[in-house]
Amino acid sequence: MEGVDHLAHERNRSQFDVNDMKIVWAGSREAFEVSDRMSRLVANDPAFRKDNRVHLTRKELFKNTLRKAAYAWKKIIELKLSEEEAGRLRFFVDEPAYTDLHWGMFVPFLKGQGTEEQLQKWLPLAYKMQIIGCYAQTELGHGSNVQWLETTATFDPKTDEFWWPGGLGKVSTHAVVFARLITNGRDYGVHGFIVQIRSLDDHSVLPGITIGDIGVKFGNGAYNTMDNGVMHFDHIRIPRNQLLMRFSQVTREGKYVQSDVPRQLVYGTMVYVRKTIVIDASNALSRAVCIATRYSAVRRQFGSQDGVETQVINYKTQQSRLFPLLASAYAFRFVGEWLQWLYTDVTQRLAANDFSTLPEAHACTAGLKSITTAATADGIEECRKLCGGHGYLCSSGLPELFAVYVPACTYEGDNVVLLLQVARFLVKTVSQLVSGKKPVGTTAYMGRLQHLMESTCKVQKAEDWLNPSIVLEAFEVRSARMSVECAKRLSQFTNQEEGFHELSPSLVEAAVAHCQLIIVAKFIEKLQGDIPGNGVKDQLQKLCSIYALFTLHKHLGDFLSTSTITPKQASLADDQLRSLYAQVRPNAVALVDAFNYTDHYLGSILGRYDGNVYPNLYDEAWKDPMNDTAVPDGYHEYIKPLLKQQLRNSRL
Ligand SMILES: CCCCCCC/C=C/C(=O)SCCNC(=O)CCNC(=O)[C@H](O)C(C)(C)COP(=O)(O)OP(=O)(O)OC[C@H]1O[C@@H](n2cnc3c(N)ncnc32)[C@H](O)[C@@H]1OP(=O)(O)O
Ligand SMILES: Cc1cc2nc3c(=O)[nH]c(=O)nc-3n(C[C@H](O)[C@H](O)[C@H](O)COP(=O)(O)OP(=O)(O)OC[C@H]3O[C@@H](n4cnc5c(N)ncnc54)[C@H](O)[C@@H]3O)c2cc1C
Repeated sequence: MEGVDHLAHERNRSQFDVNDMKIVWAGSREAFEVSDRMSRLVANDPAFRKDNRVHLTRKELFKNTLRKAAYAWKKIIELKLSEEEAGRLRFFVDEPAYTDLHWGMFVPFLKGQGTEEQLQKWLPLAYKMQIIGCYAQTELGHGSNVQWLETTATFDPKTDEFWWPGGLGKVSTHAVVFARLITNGRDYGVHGFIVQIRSLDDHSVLPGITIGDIGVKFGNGAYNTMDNGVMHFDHIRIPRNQLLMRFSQVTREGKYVQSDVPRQLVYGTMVYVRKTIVIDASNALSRAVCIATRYSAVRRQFGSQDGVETQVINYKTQQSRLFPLLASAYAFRFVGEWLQWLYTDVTQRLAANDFSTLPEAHACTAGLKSITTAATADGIEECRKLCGGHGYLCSSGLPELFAVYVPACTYEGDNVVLLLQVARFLVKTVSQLVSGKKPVGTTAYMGRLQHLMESTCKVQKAEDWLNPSIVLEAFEVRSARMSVECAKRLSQFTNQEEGFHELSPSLVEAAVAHCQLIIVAKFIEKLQGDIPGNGVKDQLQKLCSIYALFTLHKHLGDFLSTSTITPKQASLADDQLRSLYAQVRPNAVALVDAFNYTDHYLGSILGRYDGNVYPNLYDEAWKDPMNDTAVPDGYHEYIKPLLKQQLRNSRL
C-alpha cells in the first residue's frame, strides 16, 4: 500500500537518534543541510529522471547526459549555487559525465601546475565553462607506467595516441596532455600541457588532431554516459606557454629550467583524485548497503513461526555478509575525512616548499584508494547477491551501480600497481629504521618495532576484543611483522629490484595490512573525539569493532602466521563478532537511513524508503518496452512457422 511505511517496525526499534547520525555521516550540520537540499532538488525535478537509462541506445544515453549536464549547469547559474552546492548537485544527478573530468581533473591540474599568468588566462574560461577540459595521460600502450609515455612535445613538435580520457571523445574543447618534453635534443620526461583540441566556434576537431569515442563499455547505461575518447596528434603545434610551467619552464631560447621541487609534483592531480575516490567508495558502498539492508528487512523466506516467514535479515549468514559492509561504509567515510585533512595539510606544506610529507600523502592516497575501491566493488556485488533474484533486476539499482563503480579499481591507478607503491614506501621505512630515521605519520608505529616484534596479544575473553587498544596493537603487530619479514627476505637478494619483483605478491599483502591498520586507527581516532547525538557513539563503536574483527577474520592467515594472535583468540574474535551482529540488528535500518539517500538517488525498488517493494517491483516490470505488446516482435517470423511445422510433423 502506497503511503504506508513497511519498515516502521524496524525504525521504531533503533537505539539512537538517526537525525544525529545523519549529521555525523555528512560531516557537519552545514554539510548535511547542503546535501539534503541538493538531493531533494534533484529528486523533485523530472529533468533528472534516470530510471529509463537502461532502455536507451548509447547515442540516446549520451545525448541525454549532455542534456542533463547542461540543465544542471543552468540550474547552478540560475540558483547561484556555491561550489559546494554545485558539487553536491552533480553528485546527486548520479551520471558519469564530461563535467566530472572538467571539474574533477582538468581544473585541479591547472590550479596545481599553472603559473599565476597561466591561471589568470585559463581558469576564468574553465570556471565559466567557456572551455571544457579533459585529462589525457593514458595512451593506448601506457596507463600505469606514466614515465614511459611516448607522446613527445618537442620544442619543434612530433606525434603519438591517447586512449581513455573521459570527456575527450565528443565534448572537450581542451585537454591537459601529458607528453615527454624534448628541447635542445634532450628528453626531460613527462610534463603537462594544455592543448586546444576542438574549435570554440563549431566544435570541429582542430587540424592535425583525430578524436573519437573508444566505444561501448561494461554494462547497460553505467559508464556509457561518459565519452571516453581516443586522440591522435600528428605534428600539431602549441605555443610554448601552454607547457604548464609552475614547477619547470622552457625559456624563449628553448632552455629547460627545473625549479628545485620533486618531479613527482606533476603527479599532484592524481593524489587529489585518489583522495576523492576514497570518499566516493563510502558513497557507493553505503548506497548498495542501504538497498540490501532495507530489502533484507522486507524479504521473508522459510523459518515460519505462527504462519509468518522469517525476515532474511535475521539469518546469521545474512548478517555476517551484510553488517561488515555496513561497518565498512562508515569506516571508509571516516578514513576519507582524515585523508581530506592529510591532503589539505600536504598542500599547505607544498605551498611553503615543505615536501616532507609528500611520500606519506602519496602512499596513503594510493593505498587507501586501492583497498577501499576493491572492497567497495566486491561489496556492491555481495549486496546484489544478498538480494537474491531481485538483486539481478536493473530496477534493484545494483547491477548499474556495480557496472559504473568497478572501473574505480583501475582508473586513477591500477590497484595492484598502487599497492606496490605502498610496499616500496614500507620497505624504505623499515630500511631507514636501521639508520635511526624516526618514522612519522601513519608509519609511526614502526618506531616501536622492538615492542611490536615481542608483543603478545592480551585477549583472554571475547569482550577483550572490544578494547580499542588491544585491537589497534593487533593490527600494528600484524602489519609491522609482515613488513619486517618482507624486508628481511628482500635483503637476501643481491639485486633489490629483482627481489622486489620476486616478492611482490607478499609485498602487496604487507601493503594491504598497513592500509587496513590506517582505516582501523582512524575509526578509533574518530571515536576518541567528540561524537554528538543520542546513542550515536555507541553505534559507531559497534561498527568500528565489526570492521576491525571482520577484517581480522578475513585475513586470519596473516594474524596467525605472524603469531600476532592465537587460534583461541581468533575464536574469541568470532564469538565477539556474532554478539556485535546481534547488537547491530535492531539498528540496521536506522543506520542506513542515516545516509539520507532519496529514493531517486538510490534508484532502487528494493531500497525504497517505505519498503513497499512487491507492488512496485510488479508495476516496474510492466513499464518495460518488452511489454508494450502481448505478442512479441518476431513471433510471426520465427515462432509461428516453427509451431506450425512442429504441428505438421506431429500429424505425420
Ligand atoms: C570520484 C572521482 C571520479 C574520478 C574519475 C577518474 C577518471 C579517471 C582518470 C584517470 O585514470 S587519469 C590517469 C590516472 N593514471 C594513473 O594513476 C597512473 C598510475 N601510475 C602512476 O601514478 C606512476 O606511474 C607510478 C605507478 C606511481 C610510478 O611512478 P614513476 O614511474 O615515477 O616511478 P617510481 O619510481 O615508482 O616513483 C618515483 C618516485 O616518485 C614517487 N611518486 C610516485 N607517484 C607519486 C605521486 N603521485 N605523488 C608523490 N610521489 C610520487 C614514488 O614514491 C617514488 O619516490 P621515491 O621512492 O623515489 O622516494
Ligand atoms: C572508466 C575509465 C576511465 C578512465 N579515464 C581516464 C582519464 O580520464 N584520463 C586518463 O588519462 N586515463 C583514464 N583512464 C585510464 C586509466 O587511468 C588506466 O587504465 C589505469 O591507469 C591503468 O593503467 P593500464 O590501463 O595501463 O593498466 P596496466 O598497467 O596495463 O594493467 C594491466 C595489468 O598489469 C598489471 N601491472 C601493470 N604494471 C605492473 C607492475 N609494475 N607490477 C605488477 N603488475 C603490473 C596490473 O596490475 C594489471 O593487472 C580510465 C580508465 C577507465 C577504465
